[in-house]
Amino acid sequence: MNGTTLSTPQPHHSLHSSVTKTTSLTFSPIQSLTFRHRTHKRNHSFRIRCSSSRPPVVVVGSANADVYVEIERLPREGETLAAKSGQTLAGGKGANQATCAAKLAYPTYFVGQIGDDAYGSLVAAALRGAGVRVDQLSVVASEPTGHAVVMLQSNGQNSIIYIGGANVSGWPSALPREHLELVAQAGIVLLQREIPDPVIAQVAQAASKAGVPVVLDAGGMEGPFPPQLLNFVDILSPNETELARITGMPTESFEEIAQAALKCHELKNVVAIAVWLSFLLLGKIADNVVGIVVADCRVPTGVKQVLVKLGEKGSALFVEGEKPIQQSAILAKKVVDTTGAGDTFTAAFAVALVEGMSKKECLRFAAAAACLCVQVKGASPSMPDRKSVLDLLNCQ
Ligand SMILES: Nc1ncnc2c1ncn2[C@@H]1O[C@H](COP(=O)(O)OP(=O)(O)OP(=O)(O)O)[C@@H](O)[C@H]1O
Ligand SMILES: [K+]
Repeated sequence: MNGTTLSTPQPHHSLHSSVTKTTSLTFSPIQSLTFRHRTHKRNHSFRIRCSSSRPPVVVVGSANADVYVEIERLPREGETLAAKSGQTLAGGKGANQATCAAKLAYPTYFVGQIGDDAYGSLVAAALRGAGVRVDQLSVVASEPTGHAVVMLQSNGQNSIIYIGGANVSGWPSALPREHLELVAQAGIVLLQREIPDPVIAQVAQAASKAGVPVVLDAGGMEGPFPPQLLNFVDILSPNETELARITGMPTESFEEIAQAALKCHELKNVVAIAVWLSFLLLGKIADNVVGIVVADCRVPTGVKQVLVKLGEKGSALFVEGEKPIQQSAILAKKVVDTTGAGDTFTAAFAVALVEGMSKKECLRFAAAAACLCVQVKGASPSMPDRKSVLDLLNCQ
């Protein structure tokens, strides 16, 4: 989303910081929706779910309630303004991507955290309504559901105030076994950077260990990637701005974008190597230090595939050692609202990939889904169903 983002500082501490492993569900302040059932029932349903012939898309990420207010202008200090309209919709990059994958008729699970509040109920209901499995959506009683106030001004500018809430706080320092098992049985795992880095890294590592492809959308937090993380990521997906930020390189022309993608293939910076060496020196101790992501013995490496989203200019996939594949944006009849285009693109690409389409076909499928998305207001309401995408592709 474009505009000014005012973010309330969110501590990345975990309620579980004094608990090394979340092995005892009884003592965990996190209450998964499934925990309301007896454990043996949960295990039973898990076996049934995973017997599906199509290994699911598993999205681990953020879920938000986005409060949209349409205003003439921003209020001045001390001023109260009446909005022209107001609407609250489910959002968050994780929930958006899960919604998109499910709407494309692919079995999809969402793993994330909400608070025990009305926004949480709204988000869970929206995910369920789109066909997303929310068995592993956890309720954190001590945190509010992540939410954002999106102020849409009449000059077309958006200003956003974001409260991370349960997206950024209250995660266990070690993820529950159920989450990691689900990830290991996925067809593909989608991650974004709106939840804490240590959570992302644990998921990526579990997926990678099980041979499950990992797609990391670079949208969300702006800090550098944790060392080692890219070892476990198969596809990194930034937009132009994120690519420039990650690499510190210009991304104006295609040649510059190609150079920046090349740098992503080689993201072995001095800091990452130094941290990696200190991991090795710390050895086993590192496992137990809260905030340390993963202790892995591999030298930090870059990422082999970079999927760059270029707005109305389209997209490009850079695979290390191969010729880049470019895809133009599919012309939309009328561009109404580009919110959610990036999430739609990433999720549709992942669905196409797990269904076995070629890389070129994946790009086309994703471009068609995103083209439909920009023609409808909002994020999740604009995500297309499978038939609409196929119809659009057939008439191209
Ligand atoms: N005006 C447009 N017309 C048609 N397709 C578009 C348009 N804008 C974006 N797209 C499609 O959506 C894809 C993703 O858009 P974009 O590059 O804006 O992602 P993003 O910056 O990550 O988006 P977001 O605003 O969701 O963060 C593009 O690669 C393109 O295929
Ligand atoms: K939209």
